[in-house]
Amino acid sequence: MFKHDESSPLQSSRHASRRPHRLPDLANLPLPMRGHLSLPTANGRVHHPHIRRVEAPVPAPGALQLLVAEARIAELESALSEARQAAFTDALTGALNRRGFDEAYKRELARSRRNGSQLAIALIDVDDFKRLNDTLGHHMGDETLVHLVKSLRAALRPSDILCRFGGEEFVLLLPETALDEAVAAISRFQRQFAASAVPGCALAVTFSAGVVVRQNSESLEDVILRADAATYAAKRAGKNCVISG
Ligand SMILES: Nc1nc2c(ncn2[C@@H]2O[C@H](COP(=O)(O)OP(=O)(O)OP(=O)(O)O)[C@@H](O)[C@H]2O)c(=O)[nH]1
Repeated sequence: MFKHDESSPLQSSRHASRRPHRLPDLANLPLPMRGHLSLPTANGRVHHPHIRRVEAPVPAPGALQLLVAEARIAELESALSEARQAAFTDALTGALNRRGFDEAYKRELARSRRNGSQLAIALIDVDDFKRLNDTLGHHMGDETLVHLVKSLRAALRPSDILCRFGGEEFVLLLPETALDEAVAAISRFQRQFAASAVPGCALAVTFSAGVVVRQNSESLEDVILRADAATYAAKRAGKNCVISG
């Protein structure tokens, strides 16, 4: 650490340039300066003769180790949280992936049991997605999925949970929601979505949905099978509709 010393017996190089050079008398220098003196160079200039070294306060060794350890822990916690986020999230859309869904389902099932509340599940499947990909390209297909997720998020309650089950198929968990309420919510969104264009997409995009409410002691597999059967019925009924199971 260096600081300016006004009381230095040495002249600054600015002053030195106006006066004849004179080597400082080392014996008259304060002790801390003696080891750090710059002697004149070949062109006669003295570099930084007015600077002297002072010691910065050094933290106790234990305190320093604690600071380093705390910084490292914060770094690891942040990396862990990012890794968790990546492990539970679909990279394309930002919706939960299957693993994220399983976690969320366990949590919501426990809450539903605790509160005696209904847990509705909706399966959403984009219509004629293969044709969209084939006509407009895979990139437009990806953009459509991203837009669907964004629109669903904007339309749903913050407590609703959205998961990409695979391909163009999504599952929604609607906590504390009865069947008729869930059907009404998904139908409302369906009308909005079908009426609005996907940005940059020349084709109209619709989806079919199957909605169920979990029955007492029904396994996740069975709930999904019922929702899947309802979605299949919606496809058979001409697509762009919601069927409850
Ligand atoms: N762009 C894009 N396409 C995907 C992705 N995942 C799956 N697909 C495509 O989605 C298409 C799904 O096709 P199908 O299962 O026949 O379904 P569909 O064409 O929507 O037909 P219906 O369900 O009967 O309306 C396939 O062509 C898959 O390749 C993805 O992440 N991005």
